[in-house]
Amino acid sequence: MTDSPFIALDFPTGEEALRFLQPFEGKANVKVGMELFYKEGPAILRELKARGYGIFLDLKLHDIPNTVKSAMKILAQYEVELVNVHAAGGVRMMEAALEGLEEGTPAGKTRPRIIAVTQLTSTDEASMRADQLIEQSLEQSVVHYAKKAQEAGLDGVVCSVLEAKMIEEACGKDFLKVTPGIRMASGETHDQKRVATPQFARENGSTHIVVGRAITQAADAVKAHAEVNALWKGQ
Ligand SMILES: O=c1ccn([C@@H]2O[C@H](COP(=O)(O)O)[C@@H](O)[C@H]2O)c(=O)[nH]1
Repeated sequence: MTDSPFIALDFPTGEEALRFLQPFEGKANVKVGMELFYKEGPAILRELKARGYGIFLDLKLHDIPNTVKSAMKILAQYEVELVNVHAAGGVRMMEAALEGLEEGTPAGKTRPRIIAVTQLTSTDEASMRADQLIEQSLEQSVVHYAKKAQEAGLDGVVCSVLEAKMIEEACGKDFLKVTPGIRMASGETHDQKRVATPQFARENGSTHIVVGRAITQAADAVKAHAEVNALWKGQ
């Protein structure tokens, strides 16, 4: 897995996603989320892999440990680079996810890395308090979930850029901090609440960034991707 941005392929069909990707010629990382996976199933993963894309399969599993373990065993067979769960499922659920992934990874293949969503980047402190009845600050909640993910043996977390440095201090540099909610300085924020630019992500502890609409809805997606990548890499 290179550290180039994951392009969020939030498209309703595989045909549209593959058409969008044509000019990238396999030279990008992509994120397949619920919309595309529920429509196309594992076939889209095979197609993307065959074309050379690095894949983050973003299905955010959250269920009882036994169910998550069984599901992860199956996801492991798709040989993607990265998968995820919700940290709110608890330490035992995250341990079970890792067990399933380890058991399901084909012999001789590398286990996909597994990360946990802390607080969605569409959540702010007010909505967290109202919806989840959490009294701590949003940062405390995110760092708490990151520590729990580490305790369960996971490779990292999904968080916003705004918490990445705190997680680095709590969990170390090698612990992944995968950060969606990336916007160019003048970009529209849409439904995201905790946003930051690619250069702010580089300077503040993100290990990987996820970029959707700032690239997929740009008039020239290849140019937008190159701009994001240059800011992210400090070029
Ligand atoms: O906390 C989270 C977890 C996942 N996402 C996903 O990332 C992309 C972001 O898309 P944008 O268009 O760049 O806003 C999207 O697929 C989400 O499902 C997230 O945004 N926040």
